[in-house]
Amino acid sequence: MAEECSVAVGVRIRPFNDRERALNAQLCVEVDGPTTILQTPPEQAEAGKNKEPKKFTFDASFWSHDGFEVDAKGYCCPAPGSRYADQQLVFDTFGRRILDSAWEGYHCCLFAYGQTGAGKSYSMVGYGANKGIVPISCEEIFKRIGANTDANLTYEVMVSMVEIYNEQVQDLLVPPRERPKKGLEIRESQQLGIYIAGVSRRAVDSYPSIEAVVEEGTENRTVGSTLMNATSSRAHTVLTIEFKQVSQAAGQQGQKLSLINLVDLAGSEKAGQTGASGDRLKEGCAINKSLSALGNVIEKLADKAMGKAKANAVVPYRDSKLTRLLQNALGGSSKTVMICAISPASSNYEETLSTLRYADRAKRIKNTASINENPQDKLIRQLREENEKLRNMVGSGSPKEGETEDLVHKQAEIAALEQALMEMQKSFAERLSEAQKAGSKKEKSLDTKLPHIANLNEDLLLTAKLKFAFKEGVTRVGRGSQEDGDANQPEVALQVPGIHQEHAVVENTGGAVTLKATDPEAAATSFVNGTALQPGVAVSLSHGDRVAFGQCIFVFVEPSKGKVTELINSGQVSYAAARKELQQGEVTGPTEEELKARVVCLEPRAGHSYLKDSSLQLMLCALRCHTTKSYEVVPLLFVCEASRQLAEELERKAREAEEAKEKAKERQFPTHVCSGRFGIAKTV
Ligand SMILES: Nc1ncnc2c1ncn2[C@@H]1O[C@H](COP(=O)(O)OP(=O)(O)OP(=O)(O)O)[C@@H](O)[C@H]1O
Repeated sequence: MAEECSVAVGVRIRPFNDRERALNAQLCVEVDGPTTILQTPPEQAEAGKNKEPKKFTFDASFWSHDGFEVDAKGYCCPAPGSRYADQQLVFDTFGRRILDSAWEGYHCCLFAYGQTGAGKSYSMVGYGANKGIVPISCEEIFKRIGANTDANLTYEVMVSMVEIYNEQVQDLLVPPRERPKKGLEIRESQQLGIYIAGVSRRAVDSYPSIEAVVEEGTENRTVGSTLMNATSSRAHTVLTIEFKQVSQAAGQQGQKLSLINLVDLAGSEKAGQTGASGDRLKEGCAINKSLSALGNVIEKLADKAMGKAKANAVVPYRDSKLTRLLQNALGGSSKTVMICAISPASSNYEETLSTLRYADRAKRIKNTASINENPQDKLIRQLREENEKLRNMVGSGSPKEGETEDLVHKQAEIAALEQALMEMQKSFAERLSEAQKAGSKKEKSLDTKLPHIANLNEDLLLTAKLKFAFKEGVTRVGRGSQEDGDANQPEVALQVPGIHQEHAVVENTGGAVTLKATDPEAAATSFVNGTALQPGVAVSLSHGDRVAFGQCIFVFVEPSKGKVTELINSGQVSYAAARKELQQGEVTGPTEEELKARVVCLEPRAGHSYLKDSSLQLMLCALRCHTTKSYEVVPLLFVCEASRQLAEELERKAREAEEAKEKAKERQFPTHVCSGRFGIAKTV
């Protein structure tokens, strides 16, 4: 039975963040019932644009900007009489709907879209006591299963977790070193639809077991391997919960299968605006490629739904891994929800408008959802038949010229189908025991009873995800090689700039731990509590000490004195404080006046020649925050407008700067390039 249904869309507005508050950000969003209203900021109106507010109506518009209280557990709930939408309300509106559909046997997909820092992860995963849709849904699944009283009905739940990073699909339930180099292939079979060949599927039988799998996947995210400076926004993360209901009741034997896809997309801002270069730019382009492909798919599907495109027009799903994977969710047979996270600040007006337009298009998409009541036996039989057909195609004589590639492709398809068949024939009990073995193997590999360091990250979700233990004797810290199985790999291998091959050594003597840099250059980039190491001098480490190697910041943990979570949750240690401490320890940054004097070069872009004062403030603020030796590029997002007066002032300052240059020669500042949408300013 097929049912036509639209993609459900919700918008959520977060509170101002610290930076926006510091810059006296202007609120430019309002909600009225399910409608989101975007006010045109004065500078946009000045530029002659239509200043009428823009209104978009969705299934829900969540006001999470203000009006909340924080309870004793740290949970943000609505203050009496306020319209604040808390995590529970968002789950009740959309998460519950997804689970109800899964119970009926529909495939479902819920994804979060929005610019970096707009609140996608907050809605999907949540932070601390403010659990998001993913953990609440997992908990609810096992609550519902636990409430079942029908002895003939059993449930099987399996989880897989992948990320799409630089257009490669990576299995997050496999440690980075054990993954195939080019990631996993997305395949399509008549019977299985779109699937990821060879992806790990873990059987789970309780909330703690699913939580452990998600935790393991989160630890294995790309940020884990490229370390601390990458943030969660670099990759798209897809958690798939395979939910099967098996009925043994007489006359009703059969099963319903639902795939629940929960997708946290990468930040949607454009790479060009962030001033990124090198690997970051490559990531940015890959994110852009998949997100713009997603935009094209949404546009085409919306056009089809509105009769603007022909019903048989090709939808460009194959343009990126992300759209291929979401093929069923968009325009397919799945029940789909999209949550768009937006910033409330007028400085993000353009991005917010683009997100709202995206969302407006997505709500027009029509899917044809159908219940998946395919008995396993039938599916296995059909898969065998599909495989047989493929074999016959491959087997008929030697390939003709030009057919070799096709043959290789078909053989890969056969192998993938055979693997899928083998997987399908395993019993759930077998899978559970395999999953338990995988879990215990992991526990053994991480000995946190030993003194260790755990990473600190701007993103709390990624904090303490990377730990290195110090056994009795010497542990080497150094630049890890990219090659697998390198026997000379240091125990603490950090693949980030500024780390030497042999950077430092940590010595554990009966529980007393010291750190020593191997040469003067390494000493200058190794810090304990913000102070650089002295060449050849060993420093004792104590519980809670911050240890930094280049850009990687860790906290030292003595298990006999407490856990890393206690240090973080109590506020004793934080990324922000550690970063600040480091900046003070490094070459002191220039003052605002000095910085202003150093903004000397403006490259006007067509129609938008000059920076506006607020943009300059923002830029100076960003420069100051980032003026450390370790930053090469200042990531900056701002929209600036014409201001002749300011440009004249800048030119004057440039002249003054030239004069001051000679005087300032004794102090060397790093060169930064800040790129905004309309102007580029350099410091010298
Ligand atoms: N509804 C909300 N209520 C309170 N705080 C929020 C809300 N939404 C987001 N935040 C806060 O805003 C910050 C950024 O949110 P979040 O990490 O979810 O952004 P994101 O869109 O996932 O970013 P990224 O693309 O980098 O992963 C976090 O500190 C988060 O706690």
